[in-house]
Amino acid sequence: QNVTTKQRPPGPKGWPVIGNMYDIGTMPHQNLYKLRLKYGPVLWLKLGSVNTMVVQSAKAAAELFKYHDLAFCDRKVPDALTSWSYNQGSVAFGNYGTDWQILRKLCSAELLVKNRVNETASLRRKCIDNMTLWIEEDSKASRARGGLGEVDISRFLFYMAFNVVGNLMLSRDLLEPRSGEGHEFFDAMNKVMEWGGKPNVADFLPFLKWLDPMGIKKNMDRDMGRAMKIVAKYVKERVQQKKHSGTEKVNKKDFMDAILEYEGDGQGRLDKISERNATIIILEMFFAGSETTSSTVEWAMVELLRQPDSMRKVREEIARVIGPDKKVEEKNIDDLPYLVAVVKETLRLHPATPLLLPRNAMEDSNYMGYQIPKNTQVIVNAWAIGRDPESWDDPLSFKPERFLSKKIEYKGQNFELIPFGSGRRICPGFALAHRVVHLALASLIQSFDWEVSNSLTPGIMDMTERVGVTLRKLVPLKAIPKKRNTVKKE
Ligand code: HEM
Repeated sequence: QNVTTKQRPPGPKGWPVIGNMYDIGTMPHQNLYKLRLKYGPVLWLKLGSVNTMVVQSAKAAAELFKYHDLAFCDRKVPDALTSWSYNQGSVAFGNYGTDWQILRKLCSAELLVKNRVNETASLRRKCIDNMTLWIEEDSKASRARGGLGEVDISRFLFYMAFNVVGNLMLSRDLLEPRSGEGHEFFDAMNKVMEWGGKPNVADFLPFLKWLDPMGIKKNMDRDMGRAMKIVAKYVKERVQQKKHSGTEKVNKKDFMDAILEYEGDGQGRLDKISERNATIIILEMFFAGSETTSSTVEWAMVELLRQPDSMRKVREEIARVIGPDKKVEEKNIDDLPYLVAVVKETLRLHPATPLLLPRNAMEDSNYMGYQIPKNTQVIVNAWAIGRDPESWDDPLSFKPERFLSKKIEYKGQNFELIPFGSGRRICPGFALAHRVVHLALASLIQSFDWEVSNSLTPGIMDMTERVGVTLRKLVPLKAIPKKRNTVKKE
């Protein structure tokens, strides 16, 4: 190729072999954000031998998603996710093409179509009510042991989010704090997430892949195998049930039914979803939908505990709009503009996947005057875009008020706020996540007055981040719930 380096975006000079690996370090979203100051909003890096372009402003993201979405809508697949050929059959890591389009459409219909999502509101309500009950019991147990009644909120949020997915996919509550049911699955899932989130040398230096130098693939093979085996059993059971129910059509109950009943698109393309593919898609919804949702609610709670004034405003709004003896419901979300603003502000500062999911250039293209070759990895730093002073006043402060006067949504049209991504690969779960995050947060606030123990002071709470599959709080949030007795009936 006769492309000069001038035609590439600017970026720091790398080292031989490892390229710019040191520049991205262990907190890539933060380090890339710092490089923006020196190199501007579009950055070029060599991560080992992988050409990488990083997009870090709303304007550059708009250019990418509006005019180059198709060229960049393939995924770069981490080596770990090729375990058991997971990527072939995955919506999140599937290569762009006909099969992917069909799977994606099916998922979107189940997760985004308003009627389908409305039908399942009571399932989510149940999972959230269980969560508040468990929190209350856990706090009581702590006090009985002479403690302060402090609870690990993040743990119960994760159980809740996991059960929401479990109910939608399989019509099952998979986790209860005390019972063993579901824990094998939960454990395997967590391990898969751990291996999936670990930076892997094999991804940067593909010639080392066969060596699996960090042992990540080996561990992934074991734990992905465990997780798949469990879900495959659920799928098999359902297939058997369907056989026995003969030709009479059972009412479509959940996501698994929708997938197994798929009969082609009438155009002779993929005409059936295999049991294997069904297993992968269902598993993926747990990966994609549980920790993202629970860590968003956790960050929102942390921010509100740091800013008692904002917490008071949410509480007052709920009391005013919903009243003292009714529970917040999903249909009330639009009537609670301050709560909605708190969630937007949380997703601006703490997007669950700060670098979205890596894309891959399917062809050579010209982007903003730069020559971007085929197979370039494309990273969009949503975390940096949410902190960009060109888009936001006082970007580092948590100020939900900023959204009260401005109509900015996170549906992929306002490029300064893209925690769910944008374009053809936008998160298909965002309508579901939107509901669960608001409802869970409102319920935590409605059910309890929250205090932090003496060792923590509002305003100076620890905000250190931990990078994994999602961006979590390093130290899980603990707080003391004080039961409020105002909520009596539905
Ligand atoms: C607060 C919660 C969530 C956040 C912040 C989030 C964020 C994201 C982001 C940033 C992407 C990549 C988008 C892109 O490349 O442009 C994504 C993809 C995806 N998400 Fe979510 N997500 C959340 C919840 C969910 C839920 C609840 C589900 C389903 C149950 C889900 C399913 C998926 C799937 C299947 C993909 C892959 C889409 C594709 O590659 O075509 N997500 N999500």
